[in-house]
Amino acid sequence: MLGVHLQKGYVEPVLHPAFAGDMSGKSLLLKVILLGDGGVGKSSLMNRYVTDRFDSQSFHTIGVEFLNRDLEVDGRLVTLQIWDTAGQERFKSLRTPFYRGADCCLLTFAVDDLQSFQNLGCWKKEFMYYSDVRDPERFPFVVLGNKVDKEEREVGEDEARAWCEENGCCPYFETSAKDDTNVSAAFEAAVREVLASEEQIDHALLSSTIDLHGNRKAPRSSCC
Ligand SMILES: Nc1nc2c(ncn2[C@@H]2O[C@H](COP(=O)(O)OP(=O)(O)OP(=O)(O)O)[C@@H](O)[C@H]2O)c(=O)[nH]1
Ligand SMILES: [Mg+2]
Repeated sequence: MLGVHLQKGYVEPVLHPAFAGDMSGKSLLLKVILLGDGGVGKSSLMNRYVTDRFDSQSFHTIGVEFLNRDLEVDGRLVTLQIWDTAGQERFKSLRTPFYRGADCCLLTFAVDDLQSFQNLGCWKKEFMYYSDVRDPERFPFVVLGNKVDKEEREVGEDEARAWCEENGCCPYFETSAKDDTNVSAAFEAAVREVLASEEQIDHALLSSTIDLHGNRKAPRSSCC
C-alpha cells in the first residue's frame, strides 16, 4: 500500500467510467461493489480494509456508502473505490441505482449463516440485472465467506468453492473483518480480476484488428 486516501460519501447515482486515470494518467480508478445479505459484514470488511478498524456494534447500512483506498497491485497504481451497499431487502431501491459502472462485484456471505450463502445466486442476478455490464460473460466477481473467526459454521469451504466453480469460477476468500483475515488479499484479488478481464478485452480487440487486416489482404491476394 502506498498510502490511504480516505473519502467517504453518500452520493448520487452516476455513470462511472471503467477506467478513469488521475491527472497524471498513472492511477486507475476502479469501482468495486460489496453485495450480500444484511449483517454478513460488508461494512465491516470495507472499514477494516480502509481504516483498519472493527466495530462489533455496527449499524445496518441504509442505501450506499463508499470509501477510497490507494494501493499498488503488480506494479499498477490503483485507487480502489469501494461501494458498500445495504443488504436488507427493504433498501433494494436505494442500492440498485449504484450498480452501474462497477468494475468488480464482491459477493459476500457469512460462513455461520447458510441462508446468506444460499442467497448468493440472487445477489449475482440482481447485480447483472441492474448493472447493465458490457460483457456479462467476462464480468469479474469475487466471493467472500466472512466471519471465519466464528467457531460454529453453517457453510464449509469446499461447498463455497464448489459454488464458485459452478457459477463462473470466481476466486473465493475466507475472511474475517474482526481478525483481519484475508481482507487485503480479497480486495487485491478484485483488482487483479479487473486488470485480467481488461487485458482479455484488449487482446480480443487486438485479435479482431488483426483479423480485419487479414480480411482486407485475402481478396487482394486472390485477385492477383
Ligand atoms: N465475528 C465476526 N463478526 C463480524 C465480522 N464482520 C462483521 N461482523 C459483525 O456482524 C455484524 C454485521 O456487520 P455489518 O458489517 O454491519 O454487516 P453488513 O453486511 O454491512 O450489513 P448491512 O449493512 O445491513 O447490509 C456486526 O455486529 C459486526 O460487528 C467478522 O468477520 N467476524
Ligand atoms: Mg452495512
